Amino acid sequence: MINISPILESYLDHHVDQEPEILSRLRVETYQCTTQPHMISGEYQGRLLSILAKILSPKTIVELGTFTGYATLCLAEGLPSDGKIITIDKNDELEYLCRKYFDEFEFASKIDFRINDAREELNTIEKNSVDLAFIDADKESYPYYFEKILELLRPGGTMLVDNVLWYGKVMLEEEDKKDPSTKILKEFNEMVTKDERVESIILPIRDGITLIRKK
Ligand SMILES: C[S@@+](CC[C@H](N)C(=O)[O-])C[C@H]1O[C@@H](n2cnc3c(N)ncnc32)[C@H](O)[C@@H]1O
Repeated sequence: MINISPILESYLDHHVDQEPEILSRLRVETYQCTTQPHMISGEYQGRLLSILAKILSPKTIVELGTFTGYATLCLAEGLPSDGKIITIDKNDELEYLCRKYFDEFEFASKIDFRINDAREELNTIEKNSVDLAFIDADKESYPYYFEKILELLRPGGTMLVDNVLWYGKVMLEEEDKKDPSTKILKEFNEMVTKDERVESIILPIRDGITLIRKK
């Protein structure tokens, strides 16, 4: 997470809608039952995903990197009655936890949870059929995911990419020599900014989210 002033952070946290009760419970259980709970989306980011999904009202959402399903449920809040979210994670160890909360969610039937490597699973999704995508899996594959999701998005579709500021390391000169993820994310950010097939902007929220629109 990038450093913002604690006063600003506290102010922002006090001026955002509260997460639904199911999500508070999922957050607590994620911290109790997983070894890397920090991977869960924060409450503030979750409310951003929810409001964007509600504004866009996407019929088809794709999420790469389910983890415990927190962001899945936030995005699903914005699905119309005939909408669906396909969420993909290669790790089956947390499937029980995801399913427990997905089954409790009022629109459980709209969640298509797939356990597979995202690189492989993306090949099963129809081109130009996706309205909104959230990329939040392995950073090394971001350039691949970007290209693949661009094919799957309909023109005018939206892509959100998480962790693009990578704790602020992408802005530092020497960091890319120490850490492969920093190098990839630095190159990824340059690549997206220059890509004429999309319009994009980095939102400095938490660890940085790029908001991308396919032209
Ligand atoms: C940062 S967590 C996702 C957090 C989640 N989106 C949220 O907001 O709470 C990243 C997840 O990506 C998954 N992942 C990593 N590499 C993957 C791959 N190649 N295919 C599918 N999932 C992958 C990991 O198992 C992990 O659960």
